[in-house]
Amino acid sequence: MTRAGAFIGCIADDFTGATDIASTLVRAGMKTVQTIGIPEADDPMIADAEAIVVALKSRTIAAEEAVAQSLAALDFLRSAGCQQIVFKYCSTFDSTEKGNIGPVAEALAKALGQEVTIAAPSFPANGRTVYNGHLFVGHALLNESGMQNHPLTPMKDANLVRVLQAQSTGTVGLIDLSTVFKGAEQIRAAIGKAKAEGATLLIVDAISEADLTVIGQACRDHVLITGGSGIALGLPDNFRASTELSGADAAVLPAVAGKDVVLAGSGSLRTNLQVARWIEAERPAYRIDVMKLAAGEPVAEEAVAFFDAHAGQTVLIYATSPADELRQVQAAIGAQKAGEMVEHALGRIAHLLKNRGVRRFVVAGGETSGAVVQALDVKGLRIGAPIAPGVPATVSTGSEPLALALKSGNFGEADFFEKALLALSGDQS
Ligand SMILES: Nc1ncnc2c1ncn2[C@@H]1O[C@H](COP(=O)(O)OP(=O)(O)O)[C@@H](O)[C@H]1O
Ligand SMILES: O=C(O)[C@@H](O)C(=O)COP(=O)(O)O
Repeated sequence: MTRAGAFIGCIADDFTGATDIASTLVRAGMKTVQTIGIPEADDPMIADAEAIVVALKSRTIAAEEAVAQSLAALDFLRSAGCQQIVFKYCSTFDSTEKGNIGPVAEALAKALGQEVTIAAPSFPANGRTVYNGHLFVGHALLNESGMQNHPLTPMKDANLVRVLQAQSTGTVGLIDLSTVFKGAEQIRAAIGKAKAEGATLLIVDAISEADLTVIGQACRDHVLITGGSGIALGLPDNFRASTELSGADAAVLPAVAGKDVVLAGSGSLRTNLQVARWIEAERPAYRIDVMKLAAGEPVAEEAVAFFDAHAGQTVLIYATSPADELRQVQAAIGAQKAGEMVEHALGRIAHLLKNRGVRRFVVAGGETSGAVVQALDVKGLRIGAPIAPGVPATVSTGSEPLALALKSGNFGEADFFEKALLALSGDQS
């Protein structure tokens, strides 16, 4: 089969979000490469990719900068031949009053000439559903789900039409579930009607994977789609109708030998649970003391000394703390500064451990994963089978491969770290 390039191109606003949507595309049979930032147009790592996901770290930066980076990613994806673009953001719609979901979606839509663009964050496999424009996490409204305490993007309103409107210059509307239930043709008609009435962005309800698949079918001709990873469920089928895709072979990865480590920088409830489980099992764990970091003490060196002292065992190094402790630290240092210090420390620790022969990294937290992957000088990731919904095994591209599991803070069951270590070792039992 000869072809002009990849079919689907995604722009993800954080690194774990990127692996999340890449995992969906691989599950649907598309050979997928995730690039860390924007590579050269002719980079060999994308040579045989059917889908490309550009991982940016643009979720919490200034809106103008997020727009500029996203437009540069768009240029790259178009030069790589991508026919359909997906802007991937968080299934809990992580953003601030200024953005960056609205500004980036509007800038991409303008560049692509897409007059009305859907926004579908729903991710049912991880309990994120949207009904009447309101986002639920499990049974709780977004603003009562723990996300109201997020260190960088506290989500205090579950009404996504209102949240997106506050960040957008155009008009935000809603395609509700009763329309979604009527199927692709009715969804298309409702989008057309909303467009005629002046809407430019449309939150789309979805409570199941079947809903997302039908929304994907309805948006077959949209050159731009925005949403969580679930919105990619139905997209490969639109291409499969006219071309052959890799299918099950898309998930095959090479084995990576070497030492392993778990690094956790997420403050999310789920990561707190996973860290607690590790400690309860009396496995070695080093806690990063943020106040010591702020005082300029050599915390990274201490963490590495702890690693050395536990040779032969897998070590967890974590900054994860419960919401009340996090608030105290943030009040003392400032949320932004504390976050940056922790990310920098975990990145530096990862780099030092790589020099000590660590080749398999399990990382918890989106921003944290971004910092770690950059510190490890990883340029691209090949995406393998899922370890948990939204978290695939990955292996870095290039001559010195590393195995990585990059976990969004709130993903995975309590035993995720153990499962991920097994998966990265090549043992899928
Ligand atoms: N103990 C802590 N005190 C202050 N900030 C912290 C602490 N632990 C983690 N952080 C910061 O919180 C942020 C968590 O974001 P992220 O890694 O994206 O996790 P998640 O995926 O849960 O959102 C990061 O910037 C991280 O450095
Ligand atoms: O869509 C999702 O929920 C994830 O892919 C994601 O982006 C989560 O963000 P972090 O929790 O910051 O990793």
